[in-house]
Amino acid sequence: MAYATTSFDLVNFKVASSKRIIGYNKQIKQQRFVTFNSVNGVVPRINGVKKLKVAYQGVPGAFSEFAAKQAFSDCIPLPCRAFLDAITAVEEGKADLAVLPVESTMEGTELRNYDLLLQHDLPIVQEINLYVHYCLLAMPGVSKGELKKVISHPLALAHCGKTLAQLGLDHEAVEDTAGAVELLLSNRMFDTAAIASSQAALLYGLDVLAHGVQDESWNVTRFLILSKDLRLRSPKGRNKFGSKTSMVVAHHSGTLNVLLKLLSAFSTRDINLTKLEVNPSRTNGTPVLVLDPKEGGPLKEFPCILYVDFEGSMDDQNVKDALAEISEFPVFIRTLGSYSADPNIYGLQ
Ligand SMILES: O=C(O)C(=O)C[C@]1(C(=O)O)C=C[C@@H](O)C=C1
Repeated sequence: MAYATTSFDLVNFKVASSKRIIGYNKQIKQQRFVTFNSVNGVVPRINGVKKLKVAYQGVPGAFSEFAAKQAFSDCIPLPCRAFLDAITAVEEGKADLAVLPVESTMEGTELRNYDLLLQHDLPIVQEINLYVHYCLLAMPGVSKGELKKVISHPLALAHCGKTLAQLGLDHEAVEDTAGAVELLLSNRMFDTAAIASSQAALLYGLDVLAHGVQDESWNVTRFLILSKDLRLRSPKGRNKFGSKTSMVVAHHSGTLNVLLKLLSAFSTRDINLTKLEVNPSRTNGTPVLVLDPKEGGPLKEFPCILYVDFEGSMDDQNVKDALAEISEFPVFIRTLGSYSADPNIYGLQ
């Protein structure tokens, strides 16, 4: 197994012990940006085999598109304006799957996207961890000294705060990283740079003025792939790492007792937690809105919520027993999906 491939220009960045980086290679690069002609809602069949349509937020070259292609190499990526549109595309049958970035090593949980996950009934069928390497891109021939402004996805701007401060440039948020590149090009903005991937630079023919402009070299985003069709779950045994389950546990008053109950139920059965977040901070004490798929709408409101990921599947007896034990408490539990654990970190440069 190869660790931290040298095909990245980065030197010796940290690799978490259990994580593997799948290096970018020339062959993959050529396949990455094959574009397909497709008509909304119609899934083209090539040689009688259905190609999966994967909805993502952004335009070609966005990190979410790369995550889609990483999950289903032969898929037809369907660009959408917003993450909600990607989810709606699946709900309305215009796409088979949707890609949702939910957390990053630099920023933690992306609450707005997690909220979408909680407010819709689309199970998680797969996870993809992507190493996010940002570049500063500009129109061909433009030098750093000519720049006045930088545009990108709000998270990308946040991830590159130090570089932006050093450059002393104004910045403005746009929908996605590749969308920023498209905007530069279509408006011929010679005084503006975009923060995006080097693949986006290649795709749109822009110059890369700087590589790895994120504040921390170790920058990984976790994407979840959602679908109504559970047959699209990454096959069991695809890797030897077993299953993982994501769920939320909510209570109308406080989470402390629920948390203790949960920790005890899981630890007695040796079930490892891979994520545990207690009511991630929300402004103005806004309640968390969660759809209960058993009851449909309206959304249930909770002041407190636990975000839990653990090793194991809802089909495992010890998991069923643990959940039964937690349910002795008057809690709301919603399982967001059981899927193959993927400890790999896929690279793109
Ligand atoms: O803008 C993009 O390219 C995206 O795919 C979105 C997104 C995100 O929302 O987290 C994905 C990865 C990066 O962390 C920055 C932005």
